[in-house]
Amino acid sequence: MTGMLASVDCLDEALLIEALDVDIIDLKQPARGALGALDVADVAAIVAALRPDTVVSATIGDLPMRPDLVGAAVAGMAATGVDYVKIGLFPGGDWSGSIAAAGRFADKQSLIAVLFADAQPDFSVVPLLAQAGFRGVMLDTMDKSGGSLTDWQSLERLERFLSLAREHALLTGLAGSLRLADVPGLLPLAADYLGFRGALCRQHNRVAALDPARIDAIRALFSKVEVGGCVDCGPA
Ligand SMILES: O=C[C@H](O)COP(=O)(O)O
Repeated sequence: MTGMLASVDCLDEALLIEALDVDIIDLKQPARGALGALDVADVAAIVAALRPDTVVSATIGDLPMRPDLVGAAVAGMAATGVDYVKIGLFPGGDWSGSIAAAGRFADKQSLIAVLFADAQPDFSVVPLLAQAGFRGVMLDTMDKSGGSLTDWQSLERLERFLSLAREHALLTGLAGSLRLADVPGLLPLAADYLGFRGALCRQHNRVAALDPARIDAIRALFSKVEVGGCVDCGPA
């Protein structure tokens, strides 16, 4: 079963998503970038206000690949009580040092690496993530005005990514300006989760407020596709 991840930027949004029974609440500040971080104190306060069984992730921000910055940011986010810390692997810089710096927290904190589909990432990093103790890997997009995940990666290449990650026992996620129309095509790939922000917001604007009707529409689509195939998925 593929789960649904919804990115939120404050406690009110987190409580709304929790009430709608979405599988993973992802704490981030979209106004600060693709993986813009919320302040650590705000993340800790949101985690404390949610039900103990609510699954929560948080991003460390759009950081350059510098081991000192990545290590410090993971340390801060790991102390908040989130279930997963998401670390963007942005182009350039010291990937292996940054992966190792994050990996030092892998015993105590589940780490998810984020590769950027619009940067055409080299999937050969996937085994290195597993060796460093990461719990999962996902694809997202850096440039939120440049099209969705499926504009950047073919279904065949997404399948290759997912199967490589599974070979290494990593959780898998797909995101990147996903639209309602992307969901029926992506669910059969059976990633562990699909992630959304823009598609859940008014006017598909990821820095605008959440729109409960859009959240419901996407959530309903998951159920339709999961139960025996997508025979009535609405407009694609
Ligand atoms: O982790 C998922 C992201 O927040 C997706 O954001 P987006 O749908 O605006 O690209």
